[in-house]
Amino acid sequence: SRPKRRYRLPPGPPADPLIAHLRYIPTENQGTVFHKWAQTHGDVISVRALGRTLVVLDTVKAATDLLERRSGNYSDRPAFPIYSLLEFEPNTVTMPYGTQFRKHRKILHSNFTRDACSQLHDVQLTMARKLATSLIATPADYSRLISWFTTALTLKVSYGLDVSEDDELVKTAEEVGHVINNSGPPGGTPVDMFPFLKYMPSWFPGTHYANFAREHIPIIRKLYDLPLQKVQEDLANGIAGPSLAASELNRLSRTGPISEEDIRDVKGVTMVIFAAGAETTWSTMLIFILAIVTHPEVQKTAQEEIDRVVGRERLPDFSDSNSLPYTECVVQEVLRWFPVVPLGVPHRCMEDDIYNDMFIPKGATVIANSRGMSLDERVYANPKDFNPARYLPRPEGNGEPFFESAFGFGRRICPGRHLAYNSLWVIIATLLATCDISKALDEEGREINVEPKFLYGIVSRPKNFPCRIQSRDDKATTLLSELAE
Ligand code: HEM
Repeated sequence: SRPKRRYRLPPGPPADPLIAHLRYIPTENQGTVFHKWAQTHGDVISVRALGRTLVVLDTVKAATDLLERRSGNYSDRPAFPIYSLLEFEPNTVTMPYGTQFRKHRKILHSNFTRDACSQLHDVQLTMARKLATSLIATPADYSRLISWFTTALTLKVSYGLDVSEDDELVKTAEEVGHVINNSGPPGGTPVDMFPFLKYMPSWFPGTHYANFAREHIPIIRKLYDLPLQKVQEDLANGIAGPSLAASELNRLSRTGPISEEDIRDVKGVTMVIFAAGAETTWSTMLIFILAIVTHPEVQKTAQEEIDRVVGRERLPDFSDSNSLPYTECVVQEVLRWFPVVPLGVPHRCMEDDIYNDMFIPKGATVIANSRGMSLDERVYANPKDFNPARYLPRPEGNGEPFFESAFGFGRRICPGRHLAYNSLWVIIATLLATCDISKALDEEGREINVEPKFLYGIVSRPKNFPCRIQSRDDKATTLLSELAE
């Protein structure tokens, strides 16, 4: 007999007879709501609407059991109607499991192993120091300046381009970022990603979103085509700098003429490095600033560590990364305190499956609830607190595990995680060594309190908040200006 008859779907909140869970599914902060449901119903829950099943995995164990141990069955993706409308293809993130997916992953994997990423240390270090200098000069622009770092880094890595803050390509890239993520129309939110989650999905043909998508196809196209054309020209003229695009094109040309399809895939991979890598890293950095503004004692502890280990005669670099355990914990706690991809990217179950006597049907959308995992009280004491020391061994800390779930699971795990981690580490260590980050002051010199608020999307981020960024002291200013010379 079919397993369906003998086993039930994972438990979930009570459903309406006709519309199942449609009206209970939240449009904001879904990760936290799903986590609450999981606390009542179990680590694996399901909700149904419009004939679709959504399975939410709320613990690292459940996600590892299914998305890793059974990765052959859980590495597909559901359809992403908004991205199809935007003609945002080929796109590694949303691509179904299969031959083209493996081709993309292979390119990404070989370019972003831990070893390969160490080749990029110097670029990241130089950019982090430039960022610190710019932040001290114009702190009110902190969000835009950090965004420049992440955009410029991805353009450098993909195409070998050195772009200034007002480069046309940076603007194009940032506009694409807005289109594919949270701004403007109600696209890019998890609600649209799981179109069955709402009565009138905003992608519904004929509505606002279809028009919006059509208008923005050209800008997406531009970011696919323009920078790669430049790399091809530079290669032809023998002046191309090192980059993923250049090395792929070189590799492909060794075996004969390069096919249209190969070009499309190189465009897809380089574009996705920006699309998946820039906003995620930017948002995580904003979380860092927010955490420090609201937890001055963490800045103090980290600065003491850096002063003790690195001293004040030079700035930290990657050779210090193993000697700064508290600073590492700060980076790790930023990733956990507010996971910027709170629901991960949905996976899709390819064949009917049974897990712990629960039935998971073919075609179900399967979500690793990163937000839920970050709040798991069985793993993290007082999970809402920002407390980097939690990871330190006892008795100094709680010996809690690093939060690796921020980067997803199985064959779909984030291929940019080492690159992202290095960016976060070097920016955080550099800012802690050179800046004092604190609450902004009002006209009367009183500190402006910050209540963390968030914009929820596939990639979530803090809403703008005021803050103050100053040079730590003359020593820091001197060290930064010496490097700039
Ligand atoms: C702090 C920064 C970042 C976070 C939190 C993050 C998080 C994630 C998550 C949760 C996923 C989904 C994994 C899954 O499906 O289980 C993902 C996928 C992906 N990430 Fe990242 N990421 C970050 C930075 C980057 C960077 C810098 C790159 C650039 C190389 C990148 C490239 C990708 C790609 C291409 C995928 C799709 C993989 C696939 O579908 O097979 N990410 N990331």
